[in-house]
Amino acid sequence: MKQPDLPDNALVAHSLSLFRQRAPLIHCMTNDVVQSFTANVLLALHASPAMVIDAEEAAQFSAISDALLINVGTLTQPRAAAMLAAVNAANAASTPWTLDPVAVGALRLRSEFCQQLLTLQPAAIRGNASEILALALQQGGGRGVDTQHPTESALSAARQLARRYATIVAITGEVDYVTDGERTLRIPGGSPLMTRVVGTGCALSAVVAGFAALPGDRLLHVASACQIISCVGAQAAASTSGPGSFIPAFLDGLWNLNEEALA
Ligand SMILES: Nc1ncnc2c1ncn2[C@@H]1O[C@H](COP(=O)(O)OP(=O)(O)O)[C@@H](O)[C@H]1O
Ligand SMILES: Cc1ncsc1CCOP(=O)(O)O
Ligand SMILES: [Mg+2]
Repeated sequence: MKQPDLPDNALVAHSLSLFRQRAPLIHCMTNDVVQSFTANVLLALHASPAMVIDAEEAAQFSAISDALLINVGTLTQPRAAAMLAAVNAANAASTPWTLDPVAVGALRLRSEFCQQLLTLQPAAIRGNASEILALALQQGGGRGVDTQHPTESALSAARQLARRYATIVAITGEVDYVTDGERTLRIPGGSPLMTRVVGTGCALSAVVAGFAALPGDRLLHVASACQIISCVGAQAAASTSGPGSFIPAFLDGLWNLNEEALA
């Protein structure tokens, strides 16, 4: 297997500019913990987030959105039914949708639901290494929502998943990897401080959902989303003293991001 390449900065800048031009309408069905942070991250990148969760409304809305995010962080049975309605409507309308399989593995409802979702053509999947391993092997899992594995240990599972379900898989952690099962891109950067602020992974999945809906090379667009978040995260962490001041620095960094800052 070929060694993973780094994404080309000029191509990442092109994905970012395409994203800002299109300012995608992103339908987020996400968990209770990260709603506002996710919306703020998308707004700082010029996208339009909307959190529509009733089953009937969610089906209507995913059909007219540019992208849909399904995040199972605080799943309940009624929410699973609403998410399924939204995914089916998204597929009928060719709206690409992205899965964040939060804490999949140990808990039965979300583990069975995520296996069902895998068969419904996700455009992309973004999770930490424990989540990607659990999704692919149908066992194990992390420590709650946190990973217990380095990303490298989930690379072969990610490639398997990507090939089996014809999707793009992003594993994030100290180093991120994005694969379509054949090509793999490697994204170093970020900061350990990003694991001390709730919702960086979930917000990244919402950004991935928007980038996965851009025209062109989806693998590259998803890798661009990861690179942008890692790069801005590293810059924000370098300029702050802890999790409290990280959040405003991170949002400002996304807002002020340009080609120079990316390079
Ligand atoms: N140890 C680390 N060093 C640098 N960046 C990290 C580290 N852990 C996570 N990140 C970054 O934090 C963001 C969220 O990823 P992650 O923590 O894996 O998601 P989750 O919150 O879903 O577990 C990603 O941009 C990732 O690159
Ligand atoms: C703490 C928590 N509990 C259920 S969902 C959630 C948020 C997880 O956010 P992230 O995966 O981005 O760390
Ligand atoms: Mg997560």
